[in-house]
Amino acid sequence: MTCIQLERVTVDFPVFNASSRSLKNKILSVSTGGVIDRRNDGHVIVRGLEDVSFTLNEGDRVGLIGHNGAGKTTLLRVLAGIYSPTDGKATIEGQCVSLINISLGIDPEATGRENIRLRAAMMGMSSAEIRRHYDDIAEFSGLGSFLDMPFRTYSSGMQLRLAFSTSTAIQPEILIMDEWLSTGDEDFKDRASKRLHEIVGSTKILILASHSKDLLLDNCNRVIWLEHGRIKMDGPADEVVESYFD
Ligand SMILES: Nc1ncnc2c1ncn2[C@@H]1O[C@H](COP(=O)(O)OP(=O)(O)OP(=O)(O)O)[C@@H](O)[C@H]1O
Repeated sequence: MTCIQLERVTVDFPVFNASSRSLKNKILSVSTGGVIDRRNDGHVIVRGLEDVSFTLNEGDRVGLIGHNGAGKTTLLRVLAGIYSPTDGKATIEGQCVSLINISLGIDPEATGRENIRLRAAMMGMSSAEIRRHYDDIAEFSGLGSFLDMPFRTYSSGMQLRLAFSTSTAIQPEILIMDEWLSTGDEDFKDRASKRLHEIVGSTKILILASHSKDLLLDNCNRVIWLEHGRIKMDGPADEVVESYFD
């Protein structure tokens, strides 16, 4: 069964070169960012997430909203297995694809073709799966002869094409994404958004971080609102979105 469970998850980032004199204002007067604090050993930390608990089951299409620095990316990274919690426990059951890390598995010196294989392998595809999907990935990227050039010679839109085509070649049980798809030219954006709709429709659990009301209401049935790394509200998409944008 596909399922995600977070139990009292906290993520701290130690900051070794921070000036502790600027730390007088521990009181949160602005809505931006996580809580800045000092640990017992004197180190400054930024608390990206604090005491976050929830369970996601099949059928949940969850949006994450919150101001800049509220903890959305940190939470996506915990769900994608990139960060482990400093405290608490995250259990992720199911095959998970994350579209948040465009550089995952990429070697800038290697060619596009080699990078398709590298990234696919990093995503957990077997050699047989990579062989099966390879032609589709190469074609969808539209990169033609550039596939034989080193990745470092690609423009940012071309890099995105390669990463996106590879990441979306398989239909994952859990899909984790944010809005990095906004780059790319019109032709690619259209094809990418069509493919995304297919994947979003068939994935068992979707987690999408976004500042866009429409994107959240179109794709999500549940929304979690983060503030200063904590859950402020978790409920039906329309209710949470309405409170947040109020
Ligand atoms: N590598 C890091 N080192 C130190 N602090 C970090 C690091 N990554 C994130 N943070 C802090 O953690 C908090 C949460 O950041 P996060 O990137 O999760 O926010 P966000 O909700 O995704 O913001 P945005 O909407 O601006 O993308 C912020 O206060 C940020 O300063």
